[in-house]
Amino acid sequence: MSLERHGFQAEVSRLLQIVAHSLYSDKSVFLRELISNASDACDKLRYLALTQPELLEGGGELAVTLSVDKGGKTLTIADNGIGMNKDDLISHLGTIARSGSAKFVEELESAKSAEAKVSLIGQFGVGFYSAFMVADKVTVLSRKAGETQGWRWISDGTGEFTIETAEKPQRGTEITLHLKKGEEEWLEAARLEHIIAKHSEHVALPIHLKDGAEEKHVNQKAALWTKSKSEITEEQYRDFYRHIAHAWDEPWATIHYKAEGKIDYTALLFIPSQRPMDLFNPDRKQSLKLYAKRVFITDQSDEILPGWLRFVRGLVDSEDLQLNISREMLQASPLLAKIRAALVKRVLSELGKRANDEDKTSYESFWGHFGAVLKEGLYEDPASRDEILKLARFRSTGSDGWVSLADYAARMKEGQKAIYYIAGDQLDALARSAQIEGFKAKGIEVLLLTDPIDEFWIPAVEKFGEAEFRSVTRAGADLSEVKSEQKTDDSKKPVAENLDALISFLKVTYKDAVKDVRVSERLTDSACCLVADSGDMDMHLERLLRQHKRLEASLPRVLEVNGSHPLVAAMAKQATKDGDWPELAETAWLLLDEARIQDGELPADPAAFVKRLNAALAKVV
Ligand SMILES: Nc1ncnc2c1ncn2[C@@H]1O[C@H](COP(=O)(O)OP(=O)(O)OP(=O)(O)O)[C@@H](O)[C@H]1O
Repeated sequence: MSLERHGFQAEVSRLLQIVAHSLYSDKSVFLRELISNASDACDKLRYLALTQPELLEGGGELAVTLSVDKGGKTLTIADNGIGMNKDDLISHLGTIARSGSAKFVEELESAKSAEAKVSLIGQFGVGFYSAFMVADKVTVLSRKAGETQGWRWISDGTGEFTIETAEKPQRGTEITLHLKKGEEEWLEAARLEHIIAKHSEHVALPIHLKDGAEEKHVNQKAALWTKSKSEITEEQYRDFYRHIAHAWDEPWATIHYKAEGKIDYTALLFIPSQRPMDLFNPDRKQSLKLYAKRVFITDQSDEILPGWLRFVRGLVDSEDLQLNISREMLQASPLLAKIRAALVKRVLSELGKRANDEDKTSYESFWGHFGAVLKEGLYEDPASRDEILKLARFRSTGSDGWVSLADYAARMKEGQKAIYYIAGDQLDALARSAQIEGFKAKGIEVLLLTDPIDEFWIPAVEKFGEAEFRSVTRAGADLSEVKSEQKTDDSKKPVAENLDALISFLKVTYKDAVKDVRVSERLTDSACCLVADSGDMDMHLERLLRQHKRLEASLPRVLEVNGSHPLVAAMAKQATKDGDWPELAETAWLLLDEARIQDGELPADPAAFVKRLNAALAKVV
């Protein structure tokens, strides 16, 4: 086949530009990335060969071989794993399949400092493309196991790559880096050996290093997780985490244990310290690796951990699993169900320990990254609910930091029976919202919930201890039952007279635009606010459902008016006069739109709103 030219996916081109002008001070990461890919390729082949032994034609121990050519200034990383055919090369080395990549590249381009860029790269990982940190040309020669045709992929990392057929007697992949000027250190065998020893020592596969006629075996090859904890240093754990998770950050937690007895398995789990970009992508799979007697089985099984622990990385190696277990068998495996339940318990117990650390900042940073995912468990997994509720942290009106439900319960006022919350998109807007004014004035703490999942777990959980969760946007929240703090009673403002007349007038004017009009108990500063009637859906949930087209029209709300507000008082006075008050009706509509705006919504009829507002302003200018 003659040479074919292909353009990189736009994101890849942009990413390569940044990678090529290396922003990463520790460039040796390219070696770890390419060795991890080579080792994954061997793992995949080993597993497939359990049922298709013919894929191993030509035999040979699965291994990674690094060779340096000082004259040609190249470093080659070769493996005899699964290999890639033409389509694989085009899709795997020409695009980024992960979603969120466009957003990632955009953020990367707009990041100001080198540190910010490095941190973003850390969250995303650039895998194979990190080769262009040290090379100005990369050649990939590959032959897929079970196929006879080899392929050569070449790129200088500036927008295009070429593909052509090539001779390759053995299956597997050879990646040759034509090193940039100034990157000659990657031709020094001693330097490479040192880096491999540091970062890839426990790759469970032999790594050979060839320098001219000399060939050396440079790693220990013992699967790290089979060693006992006391033999493993923190650095070795970290390097192994980076290798297995293709991660660039430090592990926030490392959980390593062997279970013996009814079921025998070893787990080595890591919780990252940074949030990956695609954590909320619905297609994101749980990515724990499953091994059976040290043989890689899959990293695509949702059976090993529930979705709400999808941020956990690492592996599980079971002595009792069949080596040739299929995906379907995994789904139905009672053994795996038991392992899964045990892993969930272990992770929750580790989180429980960390949550009780004296220094709260570390746990809070974990919660900030992964709390929204963990809360999905409140909804999905009733068995873990109590544990997760203890681990949950919230923003609240009671303090600037994070609070636990136990903190909240300890601060509840006399007569307060519920845990009050308000849900919305933005923390600042919630903290300032009219609906919570009365709660603030009475010193009642309100949880400020900004994760979309909050609307779903609350109805499922209902209570913490004896206290039920209650949205302040429902009119039922009864402030009069809670004993007031002294200061607010003293400063209580007088309530306007003739409110009844105004309320009747407003009801007649609004007709079906609202469900009811009531005098508010909760408002102290704002003139009015919209709330949901006690049995109705929470307002934020309704908005979410409308955004996702699960609900067509909005439900009518209750308008609460503040009897102590000067505008309401003036309107009440007007409402007692004889006549049909067309101006009062205009003000009434403005009042209702005001409540909608305060809630982050548009006026019902923006053009009419502007007209009314201008007419009112014209009178005072
Ligand atoms: N040596 C190899 N042998 C076979 N396939 C490979 C090899 N190197 C890369 N690939 C294929 O190319 C894909 C992309 O690799 P890349 O390193 O960019 O990302 P990744 O390994 O999927 O994820 P990460 O960014 O987390 O490293 C791999 O998923 C794999 O399918």
